[in-house]
Amino acid sequence: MSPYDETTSAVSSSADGEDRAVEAALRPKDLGEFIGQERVREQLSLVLQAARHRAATPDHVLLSGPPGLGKTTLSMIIAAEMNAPIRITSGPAIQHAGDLAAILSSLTEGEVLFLDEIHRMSRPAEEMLYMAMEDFRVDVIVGKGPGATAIPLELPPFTLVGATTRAGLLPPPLRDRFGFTGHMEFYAPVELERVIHRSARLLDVRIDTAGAAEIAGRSRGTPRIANRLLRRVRDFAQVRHDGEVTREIAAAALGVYEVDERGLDRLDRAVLQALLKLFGGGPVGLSTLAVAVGEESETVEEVAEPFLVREGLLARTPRGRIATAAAWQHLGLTPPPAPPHTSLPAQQDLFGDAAEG
Ligand SMILES: Nc1ncnc2c1ncn2[C@@H]1O[C@H](COP(=O)(O)OP(=O)(O)OP(=O)(O)O)[C@@H](O)[C@H]1O
Repeated sequence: MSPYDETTSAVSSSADGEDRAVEAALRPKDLGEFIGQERVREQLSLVLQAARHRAATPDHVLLSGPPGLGKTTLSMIIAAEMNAPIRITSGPAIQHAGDLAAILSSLTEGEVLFLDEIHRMSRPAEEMLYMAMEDFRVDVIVGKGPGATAIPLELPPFTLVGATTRAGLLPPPLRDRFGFTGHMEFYAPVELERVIHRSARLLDVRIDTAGAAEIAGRSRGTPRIANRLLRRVRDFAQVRHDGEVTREIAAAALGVYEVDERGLDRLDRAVLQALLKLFGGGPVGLSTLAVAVGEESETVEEVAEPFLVREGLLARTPRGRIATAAAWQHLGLTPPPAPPHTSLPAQQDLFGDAAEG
């Protein structure tokens, strides 16, 4: 078992039990309240307005992007804007085509079906979904072997909202059946400040501009993390101070939770430290690096690395992981002098011909 428990990290972008309860209270209810993602918001708004204008059910929508950026929230907004009910399920929950048939056959006209992690659905269910999306029909197979018969079942028009963190993993026939795909981007710090001010208002927390900016800067471009950090800072402000959140209080609180000013947590820093101090900045193989920090390779690869790569602190190369100049700077360490074969004159020699030619 890995000693790193993602759910105890304040910057984990997956939702824990407490998150889910508070998230429900903090979710924007309509497109006007939804902060950022201007392009997706405008495109989606057109799709929904047009459908309302035609009194029709909107096209199926695919939302792609990393966890915690608002895909579930947007699916609920789609239902609210269409004044339609919503059914929520996820790919891993649909292991058999029959599971999907049961859900589809109980949908009402215009209902929104939100299918989270759609890339993790089983193959037979996926194939049933093709027909349901295109023709609003499924074939329910009754019996087994040569005696099996397919009973066609008409479905009412519905809108499928699929969410995926990996749009590239969706088979093209599935991807092509969505009328609109929205790519969710990480949020800019100013947008996260707005998310934090809005959540603080709803949670009845007093926070000043600098306090919100401090939290936003450590939130990894992700509203879910911003909301979670706000709650940890609120605890600290209430227990140790008078409840108001300022820059100093936010910084002190997040120091307690080991979230640094760039949003790195304990594991991120351990990986960087090992890379710099034990391996001189790399290159080093993933498994060696993982052993050095006492973690599973998957934890390092899936939990720490995506953010470190995005921040330009670590690079994955065919020879192994290497630290960038920004990593040395972030940890306040001095890189060792470059070995002779990478020194400038050698590189000039190497590229001399091409440059002249
Ligand atoms: N644009 C936004 N404005 C305000 N709050 C937001 C916004 N996007 C997300 N949030 C908040 O962030 C939290 C996480 O959002 P949500 O659950 O929709 O993310 P998600 O992309 O579906 O994540 P996952 O894929 O992990 O389920 C919610 O509490 C929601 O209120």
